[in-house]
Amino acid sequence: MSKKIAVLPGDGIGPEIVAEALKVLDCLRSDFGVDVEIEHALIGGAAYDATGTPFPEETLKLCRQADAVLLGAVGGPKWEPLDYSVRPERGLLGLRAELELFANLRPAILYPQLVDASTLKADVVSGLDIMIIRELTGGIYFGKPRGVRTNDAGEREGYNTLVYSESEIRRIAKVAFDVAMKRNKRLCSIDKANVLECTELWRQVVVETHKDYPEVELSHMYVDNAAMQLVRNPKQFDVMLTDNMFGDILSDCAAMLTGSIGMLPSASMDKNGKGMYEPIHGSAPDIAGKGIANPIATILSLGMMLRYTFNDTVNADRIEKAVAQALEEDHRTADIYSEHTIKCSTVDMGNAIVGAMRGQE
Ligand SMILES: NC(=O)c1ccc[n+]([C@@H]2O[C@H](COP(=O)([O-])OP(=O)(O)OC[C@H]3O[C@@H](n4cnc5c(N)ncnc54)[C@H](O)[C@@H]3O)[C@@H](O)[C@H]2O)c1
Ligand SMILES: CC(C)[C@H](C(=O)O)[C@@H](O)C(=O)O
Ligand SMILES: [Mg+2]
Repeated sequence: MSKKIAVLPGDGIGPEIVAEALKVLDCLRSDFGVDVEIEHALIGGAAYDATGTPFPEETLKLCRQADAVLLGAVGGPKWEPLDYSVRPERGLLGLRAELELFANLRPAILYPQLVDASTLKADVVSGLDIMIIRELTGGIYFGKPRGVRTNDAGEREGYNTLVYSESEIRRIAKVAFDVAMKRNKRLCSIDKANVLECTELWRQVVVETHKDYPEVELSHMYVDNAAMQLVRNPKQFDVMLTDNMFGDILSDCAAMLTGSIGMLPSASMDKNGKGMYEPIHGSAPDIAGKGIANPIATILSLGMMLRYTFNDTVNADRIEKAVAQALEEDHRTADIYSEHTIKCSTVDMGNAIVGAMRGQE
């Protein structure tokens, strides 16, 4: 039976980059026998404009019925004056929460062809291959109480709550240890246990979980140091485990080591391996509509969908090889362009990747 993918292009560059990923999917269907059906739905600002909510019931229903979700990006200045509860980002956060996508995998891999595009020197960054595991449905993003209130002095104060239960920490720690076991058996847990009780508990629960994974070498690092170490000597890391907020920040930072934020895909999984797949970047309002966004993160997110939800390693490998070949042939969107390469549009990059796939056995 064919698999069903819910496609949510979203806002800004979302529709442009998703269109290129769908071209790749079409090629997999026509040339390599991948049996999937797709159905589109609205999310974010596009959904708000059409329906008055960034997270329509219909979208949630479709995503629940689908085997996997492919998302572009949400948000943009057009919707920023809106009340927080109806901001486009609520659509994305709502989906993550409703589908219980607690495990977010963000691989930061430097393609050898992009060593020059990295912000770091070749010897520090060549061969970089880090997996950031970010907790995605808890922490300060979702903790209650939250809001803006008037304090005793009569002024407004904003407040959010950083809270993690033991079970929430344990389940993401297990994911991280399992991933470490399949890689190089090295895990660094990132926290701020020197200041925050919540992340002190995080560290304790990670240490307890480690007892079931004695082969994994576990280390801990404070998040401020981790940010610094990422740009000083990133290859010291293999698997990094962290909470929702720290993972958001560290993954944008790691993206630049791979040449551009336009290179980093992600998988957000529930406990059964059902997932939503999206680039880690946003709707890039500054370049939206110009046809210059890098679609690679979205195309690689489709690859992660094949690998993790559909267990189709052959076609996941096919996508990754095609991306490498398009880069080898010097195709570059503006964000990764350097001298002696060919500057291309979003559509050109999609075409180059599809062309590389067709050229494969
Ligand atoms: N997952 C998501 O949907 C997601 C993620 C991050 C931010 N956002 C939202 O996107 C909006 C814009 O946020 P922002 O500007 O802080 O972050 P952003 O990631 O959208 O953009 C940051 C910078 O990176 C560049 N960039 C991003 N993706 C690119 C790509 N594929 N190719 C080339 N350049 C790219 C942009 O042009 C911009 O200069 C906000 O509303 C934010 O909330 C959404
Ligand atoms: C848009 C926003 C809610 C989102 C996050 O903070 O999780 C984004 O920055 C991301 O990294 O996916
Ligand atoms: Mg982010």
